[in-house]
Amino acid sequence: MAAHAAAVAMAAASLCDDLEPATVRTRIRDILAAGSARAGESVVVGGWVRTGREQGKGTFAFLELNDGSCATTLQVIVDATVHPLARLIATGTSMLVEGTIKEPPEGTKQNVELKVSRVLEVGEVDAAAYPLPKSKVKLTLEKLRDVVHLRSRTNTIGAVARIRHQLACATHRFFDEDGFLYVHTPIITTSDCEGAGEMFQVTTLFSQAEKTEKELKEHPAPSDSEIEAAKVLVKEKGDAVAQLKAAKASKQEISAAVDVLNRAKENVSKLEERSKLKPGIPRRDDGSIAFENDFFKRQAFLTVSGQLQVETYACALSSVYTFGPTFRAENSHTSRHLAEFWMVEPEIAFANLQDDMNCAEKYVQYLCKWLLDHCREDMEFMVKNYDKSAIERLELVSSTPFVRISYTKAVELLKNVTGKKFDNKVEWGIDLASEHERYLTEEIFKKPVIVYNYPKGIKAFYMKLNDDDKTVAAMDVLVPKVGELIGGSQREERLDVLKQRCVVLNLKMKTFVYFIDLSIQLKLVGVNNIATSRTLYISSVYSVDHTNDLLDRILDAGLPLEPYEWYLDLRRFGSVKHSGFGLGFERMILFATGMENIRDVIPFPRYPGRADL
Ligand SMILES: NC(=O)C[C@H](N)C(=O)O
Repeated sequence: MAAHAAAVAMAAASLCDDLEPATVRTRIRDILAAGSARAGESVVVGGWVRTGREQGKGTFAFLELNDGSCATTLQVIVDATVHPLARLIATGTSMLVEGTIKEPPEGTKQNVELKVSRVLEVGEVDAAAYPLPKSKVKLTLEKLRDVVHLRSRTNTIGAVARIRHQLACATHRFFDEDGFLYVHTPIITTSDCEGAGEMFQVTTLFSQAEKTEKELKEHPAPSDSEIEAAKVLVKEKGDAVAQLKAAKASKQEISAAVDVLNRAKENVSKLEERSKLKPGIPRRDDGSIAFENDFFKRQAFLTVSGQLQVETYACALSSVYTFGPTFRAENSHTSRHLAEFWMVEPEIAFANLQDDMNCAEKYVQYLCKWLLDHCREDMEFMVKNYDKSAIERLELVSSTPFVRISYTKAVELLKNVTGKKFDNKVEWGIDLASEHERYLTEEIFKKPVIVYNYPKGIKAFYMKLNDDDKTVAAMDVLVPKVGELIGGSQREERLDVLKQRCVVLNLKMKTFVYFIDLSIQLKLVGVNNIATSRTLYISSVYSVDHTNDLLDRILDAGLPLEPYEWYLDLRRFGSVKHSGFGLGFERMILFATGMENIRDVIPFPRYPGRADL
């Protein structure tokens, strides 16, 4: 059997013997980690020159090579006899070299270095044109955002990328160890989870319209008289066939005439089809956009959260999470907001708010501990260059229980603050501003704080209403440096309460579930055209002030509302208490690294006015 497998492998290998042999490259991290234990070994190393300088009157060069596997560079020595040195020393030059690992001379700070015997490949750089200067002359992080395609070659972005990767690994590890399943929720969605009306639309209507307009310019739509003429031709060709049949003409003659007739008929259909083409975005009779002509035959958006969809899996597989990009079309220019960011969203069946908080606390602590264990070098880089207390913070958070305080008590504490004047007034009912959140965690408690039971008026419709009828079972985890890191809640699992809550909520809270009932009611009273019944609805049920974008969008678009029924079905059939939260992944990186701007902890930041690459 083994001999057979070997023969198959050999035959398979010989099938691709025209390919260049695979590259066996040793990572710089592994060389540095082994230190002098690997001295004398011959290896192939690849990387980009961070700094290079000729020495010994141009007889050799020292190159600091980095391959991204770790923060530290490997010192590489190349003799002028091996390769022209001027072509190797520019910052940014890439190379694949073969050489021997050597212990450096006594008294130097390197642990090992590489003496190059052969330069296998080089990607040269014109130093005068290269946008990233030598590492001593640093570009600001802000300037680096203008060269987002090259900034990954800097120490900072490299360190952040490794930390980000480790946090992603830790996330999957944590949930897997705890029996959670990773569920891929859709990026394109037709539900607005947060109801904040901050969704990016997904549509092909514009490109379709452009195409049609171009088409119409080149080949204008047929006029009525052209269509009429084509119809006359069909009549003539039909008559011709009839005549041939009457004259008992040969089969061939008749079938040739039938072909001509069919072509004339096809031509009429084509012309009629084309005559319907109109420039611009398709609209209905009432002027609203005809989304039924769009790609999905309805309005679709980029998701703001995977929560609603992941709830469907939680209500079947009990412990699940989703981790993916989310999008918010918020015109926010702060250092804490992105239009595209990643969220980790666990959702747990048979879990109440306490269980939710326990999970959140355990998860954040796990992430902190993981970084301490797996990212020491990069964290030390952060401490040296960005935030002296970054490691201390991780140590503190990973080992200290989080404070848990109700919103009501938190507001009382903030109201009694005397030493500081807040820009935003504190009173029961407000959504805590970032300054309040940070004051709680940084000044009052000096550790992570979980605020729970928020006023129902400021939270989303899906959160469980508490018995006091004033608050919902929501919780936010606040951490030093960042403020809100996590937002979550116990979900409203009672069908009647969920419906009720949607109805009594100010419509600004986007109570789409209620709209379904509305549509059913309107149908019952014989109103079928939802778009035209909107005014009737608004004036009869609510004052006009209560209109909102979503209502406008859904009703104006005449969308089929039934698809939203699925969320209620989870409550109709085998409803179960369940809870979940969302952790802003980039906020976690800000918290861990101490970096100031969220645009520097995501590889390709998207924010108002910018979507490079
Ligand atoms: N899964 C969650 O609870 C997160 C929440 N949907 C949010 O986007 O803030």
